[in-house]
Amino acid sequence: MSLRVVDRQAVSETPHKRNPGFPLDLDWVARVRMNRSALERRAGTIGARRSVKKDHQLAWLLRAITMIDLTTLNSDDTDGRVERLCAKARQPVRHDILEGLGVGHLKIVPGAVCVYHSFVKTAVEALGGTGIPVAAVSTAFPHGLAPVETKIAEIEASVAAGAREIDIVIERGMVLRQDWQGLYEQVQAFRKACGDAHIKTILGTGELATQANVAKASLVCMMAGADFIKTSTGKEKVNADLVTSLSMIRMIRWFADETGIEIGYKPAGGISTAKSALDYMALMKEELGTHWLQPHLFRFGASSLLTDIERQLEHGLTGRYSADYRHPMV
Ligand SMILES: O=C[C@H](O)COP(=O)(O)O
Repeated sequence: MSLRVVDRQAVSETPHKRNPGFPLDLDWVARVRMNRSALERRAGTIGARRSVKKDHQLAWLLRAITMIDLTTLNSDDTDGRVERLCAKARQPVRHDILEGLGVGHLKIVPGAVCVYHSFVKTAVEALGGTGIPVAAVSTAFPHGLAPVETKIAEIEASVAAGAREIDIVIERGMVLRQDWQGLYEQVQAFRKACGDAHIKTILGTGELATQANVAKASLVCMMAGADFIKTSTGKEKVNADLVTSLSMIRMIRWFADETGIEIGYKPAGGISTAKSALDYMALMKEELGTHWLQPHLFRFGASSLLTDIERQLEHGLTGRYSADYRHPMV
């Protein structure tokens, strides 16, 4: 079987120009329009048509693993749970499955391990020598409601502890008030505090009321220097979905057309099946091209997706489904 999957070595050699940030352009923000029913119609076609041919699905699923931010964000997280998650990140798929698929020689690891600030040090130590980055959710995750100085101090502490990626949350109220200046200044300050660590801006899309708000907030975050725009914390009532994804990735496309800068996309929250992962990847492929399906431009924020992908890979190999407990996460 020929499997074109992205390994970390290949990815680290991919040249990528980081978003330098741009002045806030309120005229551009005002020009943004989104037609919800058109978005729904378009999103409804994903998955109905078979964008990924059956015999390519296993390759796509292996690629999906390289783009997962393997996540634990629970209030009862412990060092032990984070260490177990990191052990899973080191070997995300059982070796016998990889061998059986003929890809035992490939280094397949997730895009990052994503934890609360308190567990950054534990994760950095547990992932030592793997090259897998630790992502921290900072800035008063998941609500984002704390004094800006407190949020900046949290980012700085996460970076000092070794996080190479910071997932910040925006204040949804700023979007609902259309306070684009305030949002821009805050994200710009967060980006500065991140330094060399990459910044993903979580919009909390399920709380932004309209697709136009989602699109405008996406644009303002990109102008302020976001490396990624991310849908959700996983804690909102409505998390990632294909309609909202379409709004966001069309803004990524528009931003790339205008500035030449490629911004990453991270749907997060509630993505737990291999089938849904393939739908998101098909959407990316159709809207932005396969070039965007690399870990520096696309991530899934997901706590349980890997379990289902591993089961599907085993099914592809043996024709049988195994129980979840044979693919333990944490
Ligand atoms: O950012 C990641 C999300 O918190 C994960 O959400 P999930 O547990 O629904 O996969």
